[in-house]
Amino acid sequence: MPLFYNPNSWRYISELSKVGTRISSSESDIGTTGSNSTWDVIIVGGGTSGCVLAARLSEDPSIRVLLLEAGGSGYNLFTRVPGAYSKLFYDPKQVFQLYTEPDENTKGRKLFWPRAKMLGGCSSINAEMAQYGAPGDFDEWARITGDESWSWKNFSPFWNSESLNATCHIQPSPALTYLVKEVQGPVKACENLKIPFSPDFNQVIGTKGVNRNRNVPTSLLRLKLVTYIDEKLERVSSESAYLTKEVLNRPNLKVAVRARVTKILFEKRDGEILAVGVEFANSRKGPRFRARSLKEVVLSAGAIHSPQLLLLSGVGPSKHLQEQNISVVHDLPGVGSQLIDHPVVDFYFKDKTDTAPAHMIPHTLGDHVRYAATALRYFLQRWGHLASNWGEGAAFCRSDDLTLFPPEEFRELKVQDKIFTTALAYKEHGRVGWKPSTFAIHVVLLRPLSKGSITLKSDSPWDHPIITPNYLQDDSDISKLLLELIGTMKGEGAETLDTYTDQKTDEELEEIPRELSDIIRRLHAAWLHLSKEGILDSQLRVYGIKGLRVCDASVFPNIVSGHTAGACFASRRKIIEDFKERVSD
Ligand SMILES: Cc1cc2nc3c(=O)[nH]c(=O)nc-3n(C[C@H](O)[C@H](O)[C@H](O)COP(=O)(O)OP(=O)(O)OC[C@H]3O[C@@H](n4cnc5c(N)ncnc54)[C@H](O)[C@@H]3O)c2cc1C
Repeated sequence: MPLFYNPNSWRYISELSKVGTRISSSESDIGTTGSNSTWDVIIVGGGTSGCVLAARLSEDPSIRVLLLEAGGSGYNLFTRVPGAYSKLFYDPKQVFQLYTEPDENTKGRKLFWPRAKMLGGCSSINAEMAQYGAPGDFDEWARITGDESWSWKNFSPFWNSESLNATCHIQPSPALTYLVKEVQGPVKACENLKIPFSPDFNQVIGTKGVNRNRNVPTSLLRLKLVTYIDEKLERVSSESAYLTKEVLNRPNLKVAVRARVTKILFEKRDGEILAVGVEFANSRKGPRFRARSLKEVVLSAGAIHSPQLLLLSGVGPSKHLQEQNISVVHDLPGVGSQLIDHPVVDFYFKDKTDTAPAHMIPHTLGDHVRYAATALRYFLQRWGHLASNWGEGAAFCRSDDLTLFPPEEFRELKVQDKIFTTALAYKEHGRVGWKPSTFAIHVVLLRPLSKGSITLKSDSPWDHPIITPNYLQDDSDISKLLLELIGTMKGEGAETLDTYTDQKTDEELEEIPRELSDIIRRLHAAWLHLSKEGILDSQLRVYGIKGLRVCDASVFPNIVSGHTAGACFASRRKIIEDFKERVSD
């Protein structure tokens, strides 16, 4: 069986009339729907979080679950082969082509924000780095929500029992074994060091004390990077892990593909607003369908599309909704605010050893031939650069670490964690590469203070929303990034990098944060705050509306200090018990 073919995809439903009732353009309320259009729970978005929820909720045969996904199966050559994912980013059929608004901190540039449009969501196209975030992140979630169940102590068992499975034919990571006490979950993760070239941070920056801080659990993964790649050296996505044959055979679960939800439907009963279903379609001009939910509608459409859908459905700041001619169902001012992303600064270096795999972004005929040979090697031996996720060297540090940043040299210290990853140098999500061979170091600000927003461009669900990230709006974000860059590239121990790199001058370094060359995304846009400005309670239910939850990366009360897919897997698992209890009431 070719690895890019999903043997279960025939179980997905693409004829939307099988899961919803077709409506005419004039119908305005949900009316009655047939039994094939009525579900206990409707999940909007079959991405990283949506697949976990669908699989776990449908374990209870009394709960009828419908999962509606805007794209198709996430299985193809470029998603399954670990090192091929960047080839997909510019395909509008499989990836939403989103751009940010230009602003002065990005020198007026619009930045490309790819978001997957397929089952598995961004877990089908991301860089496969498996990370947790710091314990302090979750203690802060508990503080913000006032709910102790989100604290690291109470929350971490969901990781241990659900998310990561260290089974792997490559050597299992001692760090992972330490963290994952019970190995049961379907999401496999392996150590994966295939590119001998990746500079080793433990040899280089590690000598300065990076990764020594035990309060950053991600640093326990310091010896080698752990990736969502399985023992067959194929990507692990939430579709491959959760939508298995056994799960898809359940009579109480239906997964519909190319079903884009355009609106949440509401009814008023006894003075309460209830979410009672959704409207969806396959294309802008295609027929519209409705499905009714008896218990809950769950938004898992991701950090951009969940807030967009709430706004389109009339839930959000009333002034903004009225400007877009949308009837206000519930005035909830926080929707679309509090967008946070990790800003990244890339350094590009000439590779003096000429060992970087430059042919992977081919420029010449010779490069294409070498690329073909690399592909052959992957398929025949499961080895070589295509078996790698490209970001193989990673390190975490804190800018309040006095060993790294002596106070006499660095006066304005704030507590912030940072990650450095290295790879082949590329720009614009892999669209641009260099000749001769190069490599890159990416410096990521893990606890940015700048906040942006998601707003509507129009009342059409087919238009992209307006994304305003406000990168580096908070001055301290710039100074923290600068501190990190200078500390990394100029500090003691960095001379080892010299064997690979052309060193930068101080002046060159100081210009870099303002040149923000690329931005990676693990966003959240809403927040789970219990105060009046918040949107969700600590069980992720939308305030003021019955039967509506949001479960995806948009609900994080603050961004985690590391890549975000792991927190999505674990928090969806955490919420499921409360969910099952209420739904089967
Ligand atoms: C380029 C890139 C690299 C990344 N690298 C890493 C990494 O190495 N490690 C890591 O842990 N994290 C990484 N991340 C982040 C991580 O993958 C995401 O934070 C996480 O997967 C988000 O999960 P989610 O459930 O919130 O949304 P998603 O996984 O994006 O799922 C949303 C789903 O909803 C669907 N959808 C949207 N709108 C609708 C609608 N109206 N109707 C029906 N369906 C809809 C989408 O098609 C999609 O399937 C990366 C992200 C990107 C983009």
